[in-house]
Amino acid sequence: MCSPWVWPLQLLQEEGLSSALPDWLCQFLHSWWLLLPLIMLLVVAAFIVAFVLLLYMVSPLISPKPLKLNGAHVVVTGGSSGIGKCIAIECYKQGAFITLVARDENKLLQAKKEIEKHAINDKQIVLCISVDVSKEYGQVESVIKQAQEKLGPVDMLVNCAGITVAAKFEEVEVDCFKRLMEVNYLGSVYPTRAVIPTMKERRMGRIVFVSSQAGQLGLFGYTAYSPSKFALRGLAESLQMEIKPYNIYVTVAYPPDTDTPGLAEENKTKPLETKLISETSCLCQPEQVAKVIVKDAVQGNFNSSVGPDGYMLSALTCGMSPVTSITEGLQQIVTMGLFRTIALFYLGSFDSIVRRCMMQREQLKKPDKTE
Ligand SMILES: NC(=O)C1=CN([C@@H]2O[C@H](COP(=O)(O)OP(=O)(O)OC[C@H]3O[C@@H](n4cnc5c(N)ncnc54)[C@H](OP(=O)(O)O)[C@@H]3O)[C@@H](O)[C@H]2O)C=CC1
Ligand SMILES: CCCCCCCCCCCCCCCC(=O)[C@@H](N)CO
Repeated sequence: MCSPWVWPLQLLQEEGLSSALPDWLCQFLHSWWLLLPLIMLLVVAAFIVAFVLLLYMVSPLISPKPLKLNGAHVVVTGGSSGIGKCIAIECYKQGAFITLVARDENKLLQAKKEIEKHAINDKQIVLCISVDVSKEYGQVESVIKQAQEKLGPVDMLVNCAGITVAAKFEEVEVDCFKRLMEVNYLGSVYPTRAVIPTMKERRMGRIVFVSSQAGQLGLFGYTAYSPSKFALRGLAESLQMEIKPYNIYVTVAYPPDTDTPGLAEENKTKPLETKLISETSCLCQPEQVAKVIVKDAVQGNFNSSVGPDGYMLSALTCGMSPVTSITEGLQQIVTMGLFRTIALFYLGSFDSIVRRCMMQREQLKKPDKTE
Protein backbone atom coordinates (compact mmCIF):
# COMPACT_ATOMS: atom_id res chain seq x y z
CA MET A 1 0.00 0.00 0.00
CA CYS A 2 1.16 3.56 0.68
CA SER A 3 4.78 4.35 1.69
CA PRO A 4 4.89 4.80 5.42
CA TRP A 5 7.38 7.72 5.31
CA VAL A 6 4.98 10.17 3.74
CA TRP A 7 3.76 11.88 6.91
CA PRO A 8 0.24 12.89 5.92
CA LEU A 9 -0.45 9.33 4.89
CA GLN A 10 1.12 8.12 8.09
CA LEU A 11 -1.33 10.31 9.92
CA LEU A 12 -4.18 8.82 7.99
CA GLN A 13 -2.92 5.34 8.81
CA GLU A 14 -2.67 6.14 12.50
CA GLU A 15 -6.21 7.39 12.41
CA GLY A 16 -7.10 4.11 10.76
CA LEU A 17 -8.41 5.87 7.71
CA SER A 18 -5.87 4.75 5.11
CA SER A 19 -7.55 1.41 4.63
CA ALA A 20 -10.69 3.30 3.77
CA LEU A 21 -8.90 5.05 0.88
CA PRO A 22 -8.62 3.35 -2.50
CA ASP A 23 -5.13 2.35 -3.68
CA TRP A 24 -5.03 4.79 -6.59
CA LEU A 25 -5.67 7.70 -4.28
CA CYS A 26 -2.86 6.59 -1.99
CA GLN A 27 -0.56 6.37 -5.01
CA PHE A 28 -1.60 9.79 -6.12
CA LEU A 29 -1.11 11.32 -2.69
CA HIS A 30 2.31 9.70 -2.54
CA SER A 31 3.55 11.20 -5.78
CA TRP A 32 1.71 14.48 -5.14
CA TRP A 33 3.66 15.05 -1.93
CA LEU A 34 6.91 14.33 -3.71
CA LEU A 35 6.04 16.92 -6.29
CA LEU A 36 5.06 19.48 -3.68
CA PRO A 37 8.17 21.72 -3.91
CA LEU A 38 7.86 21.83 -7.68
CA ILE A 39 4.17 22.66 -7.52
CA MET A 40 4.80 25.40 -4.97
CA LEU A 41 7.46 26.87 -7.21
CA LEU A 42 5.09 26.82 -10.16
CA VAL A 43 2.31 28.45 -8.14
CA VAL A 44 4.65 31.22 -6.94
CA ALA A 45 5.93 31.75 -10.50
CA ALA A 46 2.35 31.85 -11.81
CA PHE A 47 1.44 34.44 -9.17
CA ILE A 48 4.42 36.62 -10.12
CA VAL A 49 3.61 36.38 -13.83
CA ALA A 50 -0.07 37.15 -13.15
CA PHE A 51 0.93 40.10 -10.93
CA VAL A 52 3.24 41.58 -13.56
CA LEU A 53 0.63 41.04 -16.30
CA LEU A 54 -1.99 42.73 -14.15
CA LEU A 55 0.35 45.64 -13.50
CA TYR A 56 1.00 46.04 -17.21
CA MET A 57 -2.73 45.88 -17.91
CA VAL A 58 -3.37 48.80 -15.53
CA SER A 59 -0.27 50.71 -16.64
CA PRO A 60 -2.20 52.98 -19.04
CA LEU A 61 -4.07 54.12 -15.93
CA ILE A 62 -0.78 54.99 -14.23
CA SER A 63 1.15 56.71 -17.01
CA PRO A 64 -0.44 59.89 -18.34
CA LYS A 65 -0.71 60.98 -21.96
CA PRO A 66 2.34 63.02 -23.02
CA LEU A 67 1.84 66.80 -23.19
CA LYS A 68 2.15 68.39 -26.65
CA LEU A 69 4.63 71.26 -26.32
CA ASN A 70 3.88 72.61 -29.79
CA GLY A 71 1.70 75.68 -29.20
CA ALA A 72 1.69 75.15 -25.42
CA HIS A 73 2.26 78.00 -22.95
CA VAL A 74 5.22 77.29 -20.65
CA VAL A 75 6.08 79.57 -17.72
CA VAL A 76 9.65 79.26 -16.42
CA THR A 77 10.60 81.02 -13.19
CA GLY A 78 14.34 81.62 -13.01
CA GLY A 79 14.23 81.42 -16.81
CA SER A 80 16.82 84.14 -17.37
CA SER A 81 19.86 82.05 -16.42
CA GLY A 82 21.35 78.56 -16.11
CA ILE A 83 19.04 75.54 -15.97
CA GLY A 84 15.86 77.64 -16.27
CA LYS A 85 17.07 79.32 -19.45
CA CYS A 86 18.00 75.95 -20.99
CA ILE A 87 14.57 74.55 -20.07
CA ALA A 88 12.97 77.52 -21.85
CA ILE A 89 15.16 76.91 -24.94
CA GLU A 90 14.30 73.20 -24.93
CA CYS A 91 10.56 73.96 -24.84
CA TYR A 92 10.89 76.71 -27.45
CA LYS A 93 12.66 74.27 -29.77
CA GLN A 94 9.55 72.11 -29.54
CA GLY A 95 7.21 74.95 -30.51
CA ALA A 96 6.13 76.29 -27.10
CA PHE A 97 5.25 79.88 -26.16
CA ILE A 98 7.39 81.00 -23.23
CA THR A 99 6.95 83.33 -20.27
CA LEU A 100 10.23 84.03 -18.47
CA VAL A 101 9.99 85.14 -14.86
CA ALA A 102 12.95 86.55 -12.88
CA ARG A 103 13.98 89.82 -11.18
CA ASP A 104 16.74 91.35 -13.32
CA GLU A 105 15.20 92.87 -16.47
CA ASN A 106 18.47 93.05 -18.41
CA LYS A 107 19.17 89.38 -17.85
CA LEU A 108 15.60 88.62 -18.92
CA LEU A 109 15.97 90.53 -22.20
CA GLN A 110 19.32 88.90 -22.90
CA ALA A 111 17.82 85.45 -22.33
CA LYS A 112 14.80 86.31 -24.52
CA LYS A 113 17.14 87.14 -27.43
CA GLU A 114 19.04 83.90 -26.96
CA ILE A 115 15.87 81.81 -26.78
CA GLU A 116 14.36 83.43 -29.86
CA LYS A 117 17.24 82.12 -31.96
CA HIS A 118 15.75 78.63 -31.56
CA ALA A 119 12.30 79.39 -33.00
CA ILE A 120 10.71 76.73 -35.19
CA ASN A 121 7.88 78.94 -36.46
CA ASP A 122 7.21 82.67 -36.71
CA LYS A 123 4.23 82.65 -34.34
CA GLN A 124 6.24 81.80 -31.25
CA ILE A 125 6.57 84.45 -28.54
CA VAL A 126 8.89 84.89 -25.56
CA LEU A 127 7.33 87.08 -22.88
CA CYS A 128 9.46 88.50 -20.03
CA ILE A 129 8.06 89.55 -16.67
CA SER A 130 10.16 90.86 -13.82
CA VAL A 131 9.08 89.89 -10.32
CA ASP A 132 10.54 88.49 -7.12
CA VAL A 133 8.69 85.16 -6.78
CA SER A 134 9.37 84.98 -3.05
CA LYS A 135 8.01 88.27 -1.79
CA GLU A 136 4.26 88.64 -2.14
CA TYR A 137 1.67 86.22 -3.40
CA GLY A 138 -0.42 89.07 -4.86
CA GLN A 139 2.44 90.15 -7.12
CA VAL A 140 3.07 86.64 -8.38
CA GLU A 141 -0.63 86.07 -9.00
CA SER A 142 -0.92 89.22 -11.10
CA VAL A 143 2.17 88.20 -13.09
CA ILE A 144 0.55 84.86 -13.91
CA LYS A 145 -2.71 86.63 -14.85
CA GLN A 146 -0.77 88.97 -17.14
CA ALA A 147 0.96 86.01 -18.79
CA GLN A 148 -2.32 84.12 -19.25
CA GLU A 149 -3.96 87.18 -20.83
CA LYS A 150 -1.14 87.50 -23.36
CA LEU A 151 -0.30 83.87 -24.16
CA GLY A 152 -3.33 81.91 -22.96
CA PRO A 153 -3.73 79.49 -20.05
CA VAL A 154 -0.53 77.99 -18.66
CA ASP A 155 0.03 74.39 -19.80
CA MET A 156 3.28 73.88 -17.93
CA LEU A 157 4.85 75.74 -15.01
CA VAL A 158 8.54 75.20 -14.28
CA ASN A 159 9.57 76.41 -10.82
CA CYS A 160 13.30 76.88 -11.33
CA ALA A 161 14.06 80.20 -9.57
CA GLY A 162 16.41 79.40 -6.72
CA ILE A 163 19.42 80.51 -4.75
CA THR A 164 22.15 78.63 -2.89
CA VAL A 165 24.29 79.12 0.16
CA ALA A 166 27.04 76.66 0.96
CA ALA A 167 28.67 77.21 4.36
CA LYS A 168 29.03 75.58 7.76
CA PHE A 169 25.86 75.79 9.88
CA GLU A 170 27.23 78.29 12.40
CA GLU A 171 28.68 80.43 9.60
CA VAL A 172 25.38 80.81 7.76
CA GLU A 173 23.78 84.18 8.52
CA VAL A 174 20.61 83.54 10.50
CA ASP A 175 18.53 85.48 7.95
CA CYS A 176 19.79 83.18 5.22
CA PHE A 177 17.78 80.21 6.52
CA LYS A 178 14.65 82.29 6.08
CA ARG A 179 15.68 83.73 2.71
CA LEU A 180 16.38 80.30 1.22
CA MET A 181 13.05 78.94 2.39
CA GLU A 182 11.38 82.02 0.93
CA VAL A 183 12.98 81.83 -2.51
CA ASN A 184 13.35 78.08 -2.99
CA TYR A 185 10.17 76.93 -1.24
CA LEU A 186 7.65 79.81 -1.14
CA GLY A 187 8.98 80.98 -4.53
CA SER A 188 7.67 77.65 -5.87
CA VAL A 189 4.45 77.62 -3.84
CA TYR A 190 3.24 81.04 -5.08
CA PRO A 191 3.43 80.52 -8.87
CA THR A 192 1.99 77.01 -8.43
CA ARG A 193 -0.87 78.34 -6.31
CA ALA A 194 -1.58 80.91 -9.04
CA VAL A 195 -1.79 78.44 -11.96
CA ILE A 196 -3.59 75.51 -10.30
CA PRO A 197 -7.20 76.84 -10.47
CA THR A 198 -7.09 77.27 -14.27
CA MET A 199 -5.29 73.95 -14.75
CA LYS A 200 -7.99 72.23 -12.66
CA GLU A 201 -10.73 73.85 -14.71
CA ARG A 202 -9.07 72.73 -17.95
CA ARG A 203 -8.25 69.31 -16.51
CA MET A 204 -4.73 69.42 -17.86
CA GLY A 205 -1.27 70.69 -17.00
CA ARG A 206 2.21 70.05 -15.72
CA ILE A 207 3.97 71.47 -12.67
CA VAL A 208 7.74 71.08 -12.36
CA PHE A 209 9.72 71.68 -9.17
CA VAL A 210 13.48 71.95 -9.59
CA SER A 211 14.86 70.48 -6.37
CA SER A 212 18.45 69.09 -6.25
CA GLN A 213 20.35 65.96 -5.30
CA ALA A 214 20.81 67.95 -2.09
CA GLY A 215 17.03 67.62 -1.75
CA GLN A 216 17.44 63.84 -1.53
CA LEU A 217 20.25 63.68 1.00
CA GLY A 218 21.69 66.12 3.53
CA LEU A 219 25.28 67.15 2.94
CA PHE A 220 28.02 69.10 4.72
CA GLY A 221 27.57 72.81 3.97
CA TYR A 222 23.94 72.61 2.88
CA THR A 223 22.15 73.09 6.24
CA ALA A 224 20.28 76.08 4.83
CA TYR A 225 19.90 74.88 1.21
CA SER A 226 18.95 71.21 1.61
CA PRO A 227 15.85 71.76 3.78
CA SER A 228 14.46 74.24 1.24
CA LYS A 229 14.86 71.58 -1.47
CA PHE A 230 13.53 68.71 0.70
CA ALA A 231 10.44 70.86 1.30
CA LEU A 232 9.64 70.81 -2.41
CA ARG A 233 9.35 67.02 -2.32
CA GLY A 234 6.72 67.17 0.47
CA LEU A 235 4.81 69.80 -1.44
CA ALA A 236 5.02 67.83 -4.68
CA GLU A 237 3.83 64.54 -3.16
CA SER A 238 0.86 66.14 -1.41
CA LEU A 239 -0.10 68.23 -4.40
CA GLN A 240 0.18 65.31 -6.83
CA MET A 241 -2.32 63.30 -4.80
CA GLU A 242 -4.78 66.20 -4.96
CA ILE A 243 -4.50 67.06 -8.63
CA LYS A 244 -4.00 63.70 -10.33
CA PRO A 245 -7.78 63.24 -10.79
CA TYR A 246 -7.71 66.52 -12.72
CA ASN A 247 -5.12 65.10 -15.11
CA ILE A 248 -2.40 67.45 -13.82
CA TYR A 249 1.02 65.89 -13.31
CA VAL A 250 3.84 66.97 -11.03
CA THR A 251 7.54 66.41 -11.71
CA VAL A 252 10.32 66.87 -9.15
CA ALA A 253 13.80 67.21 -10.68
CA TYR A 254 16.92 66.38 -8.68
CA PRO A 255 19.91 67.69 -10.69
CA PRO A 256 23.52 67.16 -9.60
CA ASP A 257 26.06 70.03 -9.72
CA THR A 258 25.38 71.82 -13.01
CA ASP A 259 27.69 74.23 -14.80
CA THR A 260 25.71 77.50 -14.44
CA PRO A 261 26.33 81.11 -13.28
CA GLY A 262 24.59 80.07 -10.05
CA LEU A 263 27.13 77.30 -9.41
CA ALA A 264 30.07 79.58 -10.25
CA GLU A 265 28.81 82.03 -7.64
CA GLU A 266 28.29 79.26 -5.08
CA ASN A 267 31.79 77.86 -5.66
CA LYS A 268 33.40 81.12 -4.54
CA THR A 269 32.57 80.42 -0.90
CA LYS A 270 31.93 76.67 -0.87
CA PRO A 271 33.64 74.75 1.97
CA LEU A 272 36.26 72.24 0.80
CA GLU A 273 34.22 69.37 2.28
CA THR A 274 31.17 70.30 0.21
CA LYS A 275 33.32 70.53 -2.92
CA LEU A 276 34.92 67.12 -2.37
CA ILE A 277 31.65 65.39 -1.49
CA SER A 278 29.81 66.96 -4.44
CA GLU A 279 32.52 65.72 -6.80
CA THR A 280 31.22 62.19 -6.11
CA SER A 281 28.42 63.04 -8.49
CA CYS A 282 29.12 64.16 -12.06
CA LEU A 283 29.18 67.82 -13.16
CA CYS A 284 26.48 68.26 -15.76
CA GLN A 285 25.85 70.79 -18.48
CA PRO A 286 22.60 72.77 -18.11
CA GLU A 287 21.47 71.78 -21.64
CA GLN A 288 21.67 68.11 -20.70
CA VAL A 289 19.81 68.63 -17.41
CA ALA A 290 17.14 70.72 -19.13
CA LYS A 291 16.57 68.06 -21.79
CA VAL A 292 15.94 65.38 -19.15
CA ILE A 293 13.63 67.64 -17.09
CA VAL A 294 11.53 68.63 -20.12
CA LYS A 295 11.27 65.01 -21.29
CA ASP A 296 10.15 63.82 -17.85
CA ALA A 297 7.68 66.69 -17.45
CA VAL A 298 6.16 66.04 -20.88
CA GLN A 299 5.74 62.36 -20.00
CA GLY A 300 4.32 63.27 -16.59
CA ASN A 301 7.00 61.39 -14.64
CA PHE A 302 6.98 62.27 -10.95
CA ASN A 303 10.70 61.76 -10.59
CA SER A 304 13.39 63.26 -12.79
CA SER A 305 17.07 62.51 -12.29
CA VAL A 306 20.26 62.73 -14.35
CA GLY A 307 23.16 60.28 -14.55
CA PRO A 308 23.84 56.94 -12.87
CA ASP A 309 24.20 58.37 -9.35
CA GLY A 310 21.05 60.41 -9.88
CA TYR A 311 19.25 57.21 -10.84
CA MET A 312 20.56 55.35 -7.77
CA LEU A 313 19.67 58.21 -5.41
CA SER A 314 16.14 58.39 -6.77
CA ALA A 315 15.54 54.66 -6.48
CA LEU A 316 17.02 54.66 -2.98
CA THR A 317 14.99 57.63 -1.72
CA CYS A 318 11.71 56.84 -3.48
CA GLY A 319 9.89 56.38 -0.15
CA MET A 320 6.14 56.84 -0.69
CA SER A 321 6.44 58.92 -3.84
CA PRO A 322 4.10 57.98 -6.68
CA VAL A 323 5.27 55.81 -9.57
CA THR A 324 4.48 56.67 -13.14
CA SER A 325 5.51 53.44 -14.81
CA ILE A 326 5.47 49.77 -13.90
CA THR A 327 9.10 49.42 -14.86
CA GLU A 328 10.03 52.19 -12.42
CA GLY A 329 8.19 50.44 -9.57
CA LEU A 330 9.74 47.04 -10.36
CA GLN A 331 13.21 48.58 -10.57
CA GLN A 332 12.76 50.20 -7.15
CA ILE A 333 11.65 46.89 -5.60
CA VAL A 334 14.60 44.98 -7.03
CA THR A 335 17.38 47.56 -6.49
CA MET A 336 16.55 49.02 -3.07
CA GLY A 337 18.73 46.69 -0.98
CA LEU A 338 21.67 46.84 -3.35
CA PHE A 339 21.61 50.64 -3.54
CA ARG A 340 21.39 50.94 0.25
CA THR A 341 24.53 48.79 0.48
CA ILE A 342 26.33 51.04 -2.01
CA ALA A 343 25.05 54.13 -0.16
CA LEU A 344 26.61 52.94 3.11
CA PHE A 345 30.02 52.94 1.40
CA TYR A 346 29.38 56.46 0.07
CA LEU A 347 28.39 57.65 3.56
CA GLY A 348 31.57 56.12 4.97
CA SER A 349 33.67 57.94 2.40
CA PHE A 350 31.84 61.27 3.07
CA ASP A 351 32.59 60.89 6.81
CA SER A 352 36.23 60.28 6.06
CA ILE A 353 36.39 63.37 3.80
CA VAL A 354 34.98 65.46 6.66
CA ARG A 355 37.44 63.94 9.17
CA ARG A 356 40.44 64.47 6.87
CA CYS A 357 39.52 68.10 6.18
CA MET A 358 39.19 68.72 9.91
CA MET A 359 42.57 67.16 10.66
CA GLN A 360 44.21 69.19 7.90
CA ARG A 361 42.76 72.41 9.29
CA GLU A 362 43.95 71.59 12.79
CA GLN A 363 47.44 70.89 11.50
CA LEU A 364 47.50 74.22 9.70
CA LYS A 365 46.46 75.98 12.90
CA LYS A 366 49.12 74.35 15.13
CA PRO A 367 52.27 76.28 13.99
CA ASP A 368 50.37 79.55 14.53
CA LYS A 369 49.77 78.67 18.14
CA THR A 370 53.42 77.80 18.92
CA GLU A 371 54.74 81.06 17.43
N1 LIG B 1 23.51 74.69 -10.73
C1 LIG B 1 23.45 73.64 -9.94
O1 LIG B 1 24.47 73.05 -9.63
C2 LIG B 1 22.15 73.16 -9.45
C3 LIG B 1 21.04 73.98 -9.38
N2 LIG B 1 19.86 73.50 -8.88
C4 LIG B 1 18.68 74.37 -8.79
O2 LIG B 1 18.31 74.76 -10.10
C5 LIG B 1 17.76 76.06 -10.09
C6 LIG B 1 18.50 76.93 -11.08
O3 LIG B 1 19.84 76.93 -10.74
P1 LIG B 1 20.94 77.65 -11.65
O4 LIG B 1 20.56 77.56 -13.05
O5 LIG B 1 22.25 77.17 -11.21
O6 LIG B 1 20.78 79.16 -11.10
P2 LIG B 1 21.20 80.57 -11.69
O7 LIG B 1 21.72 81.34 -10.53
O8 LIG B 1 22.05 80.44 -12.90
O9 LIG B 1 19.79 81.18 -12.11
C7 LIG B 1 18.83 81.43 -11.14
C8 LIG B 1 17.62 82.05 -11.78
O10 LIG B 1 16.62 82.27 -10.78
C9 LIG B 1 16.27 83.66 -10.80
N3 LIG B 1 15.91 84.05 -9.43
C10 LIG B 1 16.66 83.96 -8.33
N4 LIG B 1 16.01 84.44 -7.27
C11 LIG B 1 14.80 84.85 -7.72
C12 LIG B 1 13.68 85.44 -7.11
N5 LIG B 1 13.66 85.72 -5.80
N6 LIG B 1 12.60 85.74 -7.87
C13 LIG B 1 12.61 85.49 -9.19
N7 LIG B 1 13.64 84.92 -9.81
C14 LIG B 1 14.73 84.60 -9.10
C15 LIG B 1 17.50 84.37 -11.35
O11 LIG B 1 17.23 85.62 -11.92
P3 LIG B 1 17.32 87.00 -11.05
O12 LIG B 1 18.50 86.88 -10.17
O13 LIG B 1 17.42 88.08 -12.08
O14 LIG B 1 16.04 87.07 -10.31
C16 LIG B 1 17.92 83.38 -12.42
O15 LIG B 1 17.12 83.55 -13.56
C17 LIG B 1 17.86 76.54 -8.65
O16 LIG B 1 16.64 76.32 -8.00
C18 LIG B 1 18.93 75.66 -8.05
O17 LIG B 1 18.77 75.49 -6.68
C19 LIG B 1 19.74 72.22 -8.47
C20 LIG B 1 20.80 71.37 -8.52
C21 LIG B 1 22.07 71.77 -9.01
C1 LIG C 1 23.33 54.63 -4.09
C2 LIG C 1 23.76 55.88 -3.49
C3 LIG C 1 24.36 56.86 -4.44
C4 LIG C 1 24.87 58.03 -3.69
C5 LIG C 1 25.39 59.11 -4.57
C6 LIG C 1 25.72 60.28 -3.74
C7 LIG C 1 26.09 61.48 -4.54
C8 LIG C 1 26.06 62.68 -3.66
C9 LIG C 1 26.42 63.92 -4.38
C10 LIG C 1 25.58 65.06 -3.96
C11 LIG C 1 25.82 66.27 -4.78
C12 LIG C 1 24.92 67.38 -4.39
C13 LIG C 1 24.84 68.39 -5.46
C14 LIG C 1 24.01 69.56 -5.07
C15 LIG C 1 23.98 70.54 -6.20
C16 LIG C 1 23.25 71.76 -5.87
O1 LIG C 1 22.08 71.74 -5.65
C17 LIG C 1 23.98 73.06 -5.82
N1 LIG C 1 25.14 73.04 -6.61
C18 LIG C 1 23.06 74.16 -6.24
O2 LIG C 1 23.71 75.26 -6.72
